[in-house]
Amino acid sequence: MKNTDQRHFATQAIHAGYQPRAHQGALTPPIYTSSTYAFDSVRQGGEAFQGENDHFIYARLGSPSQQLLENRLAELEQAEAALATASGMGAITAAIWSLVKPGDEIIADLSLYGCTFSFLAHGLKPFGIEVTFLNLSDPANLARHITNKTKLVYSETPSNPNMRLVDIAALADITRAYDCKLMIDNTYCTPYLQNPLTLGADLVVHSATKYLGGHGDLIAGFVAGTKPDMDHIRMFGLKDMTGAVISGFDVALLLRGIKTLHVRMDRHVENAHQVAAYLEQSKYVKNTFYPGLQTFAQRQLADRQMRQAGGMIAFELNADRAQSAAFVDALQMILCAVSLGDAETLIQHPASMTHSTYSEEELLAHLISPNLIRISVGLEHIDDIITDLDQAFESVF
Ligand SMILES: CSC/C=C(/NCc1c(COP(=O)(O)O)cnc(C)c1O)C(=O)O
Repeated sequence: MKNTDQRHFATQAIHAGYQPRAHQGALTPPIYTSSTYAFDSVRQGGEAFQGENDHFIYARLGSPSQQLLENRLAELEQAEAALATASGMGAITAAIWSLVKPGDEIIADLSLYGCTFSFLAHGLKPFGIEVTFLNLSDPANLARHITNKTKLVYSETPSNPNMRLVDIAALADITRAYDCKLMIDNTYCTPYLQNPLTLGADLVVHSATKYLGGHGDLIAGFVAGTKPDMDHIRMFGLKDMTGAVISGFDVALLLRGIKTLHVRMDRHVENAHQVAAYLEQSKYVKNTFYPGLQTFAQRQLADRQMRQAGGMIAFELNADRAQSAAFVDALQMILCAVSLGDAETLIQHPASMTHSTYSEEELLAHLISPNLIRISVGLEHIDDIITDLDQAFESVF
């Protein structure tokens, strides 16, 4: 038997960090909902607040089940440590508040999830933090612009919603020459398909709401990286700046979701390959953006950086905005809803929904087509997914 740090991803996702015999044989970890923890003495309490013992203090600082979840997430992202949060935005904001101060600059990729864009473009501005958006798909753009003021470089890859990639290793080669950290949002891939830290990133963040939970029944996030960075983000970015504490119930749901992540991702990918091929050959579709297609502009980088092509597709119809909306509305099984990574196939129009925080001009400047449609390919039988797409095309065009 391999020792624990050499076991395969699938096994670690199920077993890492938990021994039933240490919990009266309970197969699944106990759920901790306690808000606070009693001490034997003032001395023990004082030592806990100074970090001189490993006694739990208060749920905003962690719990035994949250610690198990964080250790398992760190294992899966091959990180020293991880911090679980109440949402993906909770992880992103707690981390960024901890890493920059007035006078610093952040360089971010052009295409980001709508609320991440809003936090960077508008939320940080009153605090004297300069944010520059560049097309980081070309690392030369970063090399030309980065200075000693740049303390954080941020990107998603693939990006939500338009599927653009950045070369993590190439960006890391540039940031490591400066006092600057590289932070990658790995939500679309999950640790099963891509590990940014092993490619040189300093921090990785996730909306665990998505594939990690996998069943549309929780909101959560996490950030992973070095232990010093995670301790700082926990004790400043989370404890004081955001309070984005994950609940004991969501910890339990997330531990359960992670157990099947590898199985679900394989099926998401299998279905997405077939949906992308179907869309690409359709006379109703103008462009299909999927890392698994031969026509994908960054296919070589995708093959190098991602273990599989993922479950997300973006596409544009040979139609105007009204007809594109009519197509989405004509779907009968596939649901028009935001979020992604669920068992259900979900479809939405970013310009009017998840990326409505961008103005019309900003959408174009950030390479997000106003007519783009995003689909999160689910776990239904592929024939039923294709049949639904087919009937919607026939009924609208
Ligand atoms: C109201 S739109 C629904 C949410 C969507 N995305 C979320 C998201 C977050 C933020 O994660 P939470 O805070 O857990 O939602 C961070 N990073 C990425 C790449 C994300 O996609 C969405 O449908 O694209």
